[in-house]
Amino acid sequence: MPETIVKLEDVAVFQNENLVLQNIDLEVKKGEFVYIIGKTGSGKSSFMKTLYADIPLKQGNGQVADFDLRKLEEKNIPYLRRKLGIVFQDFKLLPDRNVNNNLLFVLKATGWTDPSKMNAKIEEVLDKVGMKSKGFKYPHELSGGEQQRIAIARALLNDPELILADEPTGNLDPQTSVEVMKVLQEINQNGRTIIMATHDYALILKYPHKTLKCDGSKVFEVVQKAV
Ligand SMILES: Nc1ncnc2c1ncn2[C@@H]1O[C@H](COP(=O)(O)OP(=O)(O)OP(=O)(O)O)[C@@H](O)[C@H]1O
Repeated sequence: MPETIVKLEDVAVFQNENLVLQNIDLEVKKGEFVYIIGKTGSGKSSFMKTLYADIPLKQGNGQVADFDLRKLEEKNIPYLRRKLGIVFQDFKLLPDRNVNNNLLFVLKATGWTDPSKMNAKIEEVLDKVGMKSKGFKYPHELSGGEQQRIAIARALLNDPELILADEPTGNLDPQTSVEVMKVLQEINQNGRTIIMATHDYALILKYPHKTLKCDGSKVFEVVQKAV
C-alpha cells in the first residue's frame, strides 16, 4: 500500500474569521498527482496555504507528510516546510543573485554545510528541470518558463515528500505552460507526489489526473471528459 502523504478529515479552511471551504475529506497517496480547480476566489490558494501551514487549521483533522496540522506549533512550521516543495505563480526567485546562488541560499538556510554536497545537489536539481547550463544566469536573464523551472528545481532541493504548486503556469503562455507541465509530469513519474492548483483547463485535458473542484465552499472530485 502506498504511503499516505495528505489526509484531511472534515477540514474547514478560513481566511481570518471567514469560512472559505468546509467538510473537506481527502487522502493523497505517495506518487499521486492531484489538480485543484475552481473559479477565482473559490479558495484554491487558501486550500494550498492550509496544507503548508500558512493558514492555521482550526477545524477538522489534517495530516501532511506526518505532521499533524491541528497540533503544529509555529516553531515547527519550518520542519514541515522542509518536507514540502512549494512553487508559486510568480516564481519568487531572489533577483539580486544568480541561479546557483538562489539555490545555495535555500540549501544553507535549511542546514546544508558541505560545499561539494551542495554543488552536487544544485547540479542534480538543475539537470532534472533541463537547466544545467543556466546556473550563472540572473533571474532577469531568464524567460518566465525558465524562471519557473528554476523555481521547481529549488522546490526539489530537499527531496520533498510533496510538491504544492499554486498556479505554476499562471504567468506563462500556453506553449511555455506545456513545457513547465512536462517537467512536473516527469517529476511525478519519478515517484514524487504533486498537488497543483490551476485555472488551466487545457493542461488538465492534456495531462489528466484526479481533479478536485472548489465551488460554493465545498471541495469535490470531478470527472474529466474529453471535449
Ligand atoms: N488574506 C486574505 N484575507 C481575507 N480574505 C482573503 C484573503 N485572501 C483571500 N481571501 C478571500 O478568501 C476567498 C478565497 O480566496 P483564494 O485566494 O483562496 O481563492 P482562489 O481560488 O485561489 O482565487 P484565484 O484563482 O483568484 O487565486 C476569497 O473570497 C478571497 O477574497
